[in-house]
Order: sequence, then structure tokens, then C-alpha cells
Amino acid sequence: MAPHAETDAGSANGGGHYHANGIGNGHGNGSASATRPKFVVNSPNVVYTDSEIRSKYTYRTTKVTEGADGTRVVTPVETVYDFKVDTKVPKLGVMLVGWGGNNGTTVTAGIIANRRGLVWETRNGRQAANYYGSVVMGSTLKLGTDSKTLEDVNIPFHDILPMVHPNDIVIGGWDINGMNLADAMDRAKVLEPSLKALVRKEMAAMVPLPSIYYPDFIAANQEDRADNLIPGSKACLAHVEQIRKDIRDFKAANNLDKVIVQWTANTERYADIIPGVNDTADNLLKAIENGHEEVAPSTVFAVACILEGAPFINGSPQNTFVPGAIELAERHGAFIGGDDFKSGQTKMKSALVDFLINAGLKLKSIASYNHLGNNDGKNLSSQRQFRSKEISKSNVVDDMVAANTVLYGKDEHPDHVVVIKYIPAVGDSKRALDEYFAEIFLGGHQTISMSNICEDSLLASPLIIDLVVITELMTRIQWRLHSDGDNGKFKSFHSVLSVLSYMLKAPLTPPGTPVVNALAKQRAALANIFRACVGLEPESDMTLEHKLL
Ligand SMILES: NC(=O)c1ccc[n+]([C@@H]2O[C@H](COP(=O)([O-])OP(=O)(O)OC[C@H]3O[C@@H](n4cnc5c(N)ncnc54)[C@H](O)[C@@H]3O)[C@@H](O)[C@H]2O)c1
Ligand SMILES: O=P([O-])([O-])O[C@@H]1[C@@H](O)[C@H](O)[C@@H](O)[C@H](O)[C@@H]1O
Repeated sequence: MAPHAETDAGSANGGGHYHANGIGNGHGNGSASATRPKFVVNSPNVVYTDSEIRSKYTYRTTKVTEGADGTRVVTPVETVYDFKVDTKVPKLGVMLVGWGGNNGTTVTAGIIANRRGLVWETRNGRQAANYYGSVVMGSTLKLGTDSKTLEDVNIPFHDILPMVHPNDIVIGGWDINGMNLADAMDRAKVLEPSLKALVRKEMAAMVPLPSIYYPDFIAANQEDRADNLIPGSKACLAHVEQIRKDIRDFKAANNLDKVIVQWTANTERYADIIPGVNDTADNLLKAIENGHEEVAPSTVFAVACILEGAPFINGSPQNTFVPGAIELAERHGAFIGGDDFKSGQTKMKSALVDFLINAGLKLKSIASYNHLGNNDGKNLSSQRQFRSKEISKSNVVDDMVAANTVLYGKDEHPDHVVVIKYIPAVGDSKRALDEYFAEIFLGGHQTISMSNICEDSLLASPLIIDLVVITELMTRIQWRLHSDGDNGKFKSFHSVLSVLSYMLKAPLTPPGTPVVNALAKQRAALANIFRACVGLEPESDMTLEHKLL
């Protein structure tokens, strides 16, 4: 049976415009246009204009100090902020580094399928495109309580503030392999043939831009892919300038208002942090100019994006953001975020460990094994690249353990092993086997064993979308202290977007600030920051209205 839905991309997409290295319906948002909010907050602290939402928000925290006699003194603290949200949703472009990979091809096909409302045949019947797995497009958050029924009123997460719709995102990018996206989609072996048939024509027109390739940073087994290269095998200013030009050209060719760059290329080995080389912004720029061999391709991309003013997100575990890169981002007020998409096994871990430890169950060991057969797994079969992943997968429990001093003494923590094996036969359908072993009441034990088949790219692709949509929104949110007065200067959030942590295994945070890995806390932070931008209190789940009756 012929797949259901048009196969002629042009008509199906309303005469969509396709640019080399980019897709888009050409009728996205056009130039930025103000988007009407989905609800109106009835408060003297919230003001709506044609182009902005302004809110006065009282942030309530609790400071703890040590009293003279050792007693802890706890003091409620209030800080009043002014938030300003630009409600003009831009025409957004995303450039993926590693566009021809499993994630890159899958997310591209997924956006095309959703944009065109595709339905395709599978062995289980007809399947419609969706954005399941995206917290922005697939989940809701509580707005408040119905004044009559006292029932929760929940809204799509996407509706809390004006956000880019993924269907309108124009995608392009780079790859060291020159295969067009349709053939690369076949190579990835992720999607149903009937879906691939419907997007093939559009994807065949997309060819990744040549990229930089420094062989020592990824597994040697990746060498046979490297046929689409910018000349040069180590960092240099020419590489930075070429990437910056590629971003400018992509933006102009697609009539974009903004471009965000995301690394979904192979996992690199860690770079050594070397004083005088990558420890400061100036040293890093000098090291690139001098062709220092310890500067990774991902760091060169990060520097290029920072200098070009394009937010850069690292979806892989390597230490792309060496201290010099972070300092450079802060100097330029450029947004960076990372590291390593939190897609399957680790996402489960960050929820389960939170549950066990907060239930007072003493987690004693975690054994995390998985095998997979895609190219990511092939690259990770090399020890130095695996080590990058082992670090990001292992540190995810640290904050939850450290927070419970009842269960854990100083420097005490569960045993934790991470094993990843490459077994080509299973392809992108990663098999994760986990065992959680905990001590319970009176010397008892609880052992939780789980098998988790994570179809890697289908779990990671929605995260790529969330990271992009939320990062773009963050470029339109500014704050100031209310006490600064009407002439106070508004500022953006810190360059390091720790608000992205829900989507990432090893959240990058502003220097000196703590890392939060607990999944529920990460999501609450995201939702409550956006609630604050429309003057709403954090959702406390106290529901006193249902208790003080
Ligand atoms: N569930 C997931 O898929 C998941 C979860 C977390 C993290 N990640 C990370 O995301 C990344 C991509 O995963 P994938 O499954 O798409 O891998 P993949 O191997 O299929 O794709 C990576 C692509 O990057 C390209 N590439 C390598 N070096 C490059 C460079 N310097 N410039 C441009 N392109 C380059 C490769 O040719 C390949 O096409 C990996 O680092 C992986 O560890 C994936
Ligand atoms: O996100 P998650 O499922 O915990 O971790 C995954 C690893 O288990 C897998 O081996 C790797 O190939 C993916 O890139 C991803 O990092």
C-alpha cells in the first residue's frame, strides 16, 4: 500500500522553500512577530504590551546560618525581580554538528513529518507524526486551580510563554561525512521505510556542510566517514572563521532571525586542561591561532558560535567547554549549554535514585550496563571516547547522595559502575540493564533490576528540539533587580544555561554554582522560572485549598 499522505514535498508543504543545507517551510514565522499569550495573568505585577510581558516577581528563599551556640538560624529572604519577556517569536534556524548522524537525520525527518502532518503505515497500523519525548511539546504544567471545581488546570508546557514551534525550525548543519540526509537516514536504520519514503525527496536535497576533523579526538574507527572536510587537521583561526561564515550564510540563505548550533557529532575524548592553553579566553584564542593540538573540534565550534553570537549546545559528554571557552562566553554574553543528552538509562537513573534516596532507602550500588550497535556505540567502543561517556553517566547521582546526610556519611556514596558494549546487531535499539541495590529497614535489602530498551535516536531527537526551543526562549528573557528602578538595566541570564539541565546528563552550570541532577528538581526549576516570567508563584503542590477545609 502506498504510504498515506502526499509524497510530493513541494505541494504537501504549501510550496515550501528548500535551501542547500537547510529545510524550512519558508512560511515559518517570517520575520519576528509578536505572539499573543495563551492566557492572561490577572495581577498588578504583570503587564502585557504588544511586544513584551513584564512581571514583578518576589523570589523567596531561605538562608541558613550557624548560630553562636551552634544552633542553625534559618531566615526567610525575599528578592524582588523585574522580568521582561520579548514576545516576538523569531524565525529560527538550527545548525547541527553531526547532521548526518543517527540523531541528526532522525530529528530532521521528525520535524518534516510533523510539519506535514504525515501518517504512515507500520506493522501495527497507521502512525501519525508526534513530538512524544519532548517536554515542551509533549508534556503539561499546572497553571492553577479551577475556581469552581477546585480541579487542577493544566496547560501544554509550550503555552506557558511564547515559544518557537518546532515545525517552523529550519535545519542545517555540518558533517565530516558528505552523505545526503536521505541516504544517511537509511544508514542510521532508525525509521520505518514507509515514513522514510515520505520524507526522502526533501532529505535528499539536504547535504551537510564540510566540517573540521582532528582525528585524535574521536575513535580511529570513524576515519572511513571523514570525506567531507574543511582542510586542516588541527585548530586554527581559519576554521573558526569558516564556521562563522557558514552560520552567517545559513542565516541569510534562509532569511532567519536567529541561529542556534547544537553538537550532536561523535563523542570526543576529554581535552587536557593546560594552563596557558585553554584555561582562559585569551589563552584559548591564542592556542587556536597557534594551532595547538589539544583544542578539540567541538571547542572550535563553541568559540566560533560565541564570537558569532549563536548559542551553542553540547549534546555529547566531552569537556568542550574548557575554562577558556566559558570565560569567552561570559565576556561576549553568549549562551552555551551542555553536556550530553539525557535520553534513556541516565534519565531513568536520575528519577529512580531521587525516589530511593528521598524515600530513606540507602542505595548501596548501581550497576549500569548497556549495549548498542549504532555508530555512536562504535565510536564509544574506543576507550578514550567511552571514558567521556562514563564520566557523564556516573556523576548523575552525586547531588542526591550528598543531600542525604542521614543515609550517607562524609564522602560515602553507592558503588556505581557503567559499562557500554558495542554489538552491531541491535543497531540504534540500545539495551540497558540496570541493577539498583539498596539497604532497607533493619538490615533488609531491596534489589531493583530493570531492562530498558531505549531506541536511542528516537529518545534523543525530542531533546534536541527541547534544547533548541528553550535556548531560543532564554534569548528573549531578561531580568533586573526591582530595586534598580525603572532606569535599571535589564540583563540576560548567565551565559551558562543551567536551566537546560533536565535534558542533559552532566549539566554545565555557572562557575562556582552547584549541579542539580535530580530529574524532578530540574523540571520544576524550568517550569517555575517560566511561571515567574508571567508573575506566577512556583507550583508548591501543597494544595492547602484541599486540606484547610
Ligand atoms: N540517545 C542518544 O542517541 C544519545 C544520548 C546522549 C548523547 N548522545 C550523543 O550524541 C552524539 C550523536 O549521537 P548519534 O547516535 O547521532 O551518533 P552518530 O555517530 O550516528 O552521529 C554522529 C555524526 O557526527 C559526525 N561527526 C563526527 N565528528 C564530526 C565533526 N568534527 N564535525 C561534524 N560532524 C562530525 C559523524 O560523521 C556522524 O555522522 C554522540 O556523541 C552521542 O554520544 C546520543
Ligand atoms: O542517555 P543514556 O541512555 O543514559 O546514555 C546513552 C548511553 O547509554 C549509550 O551507550 C550512548 O551510546 C548514548 O549516547 C547515551 O549516552
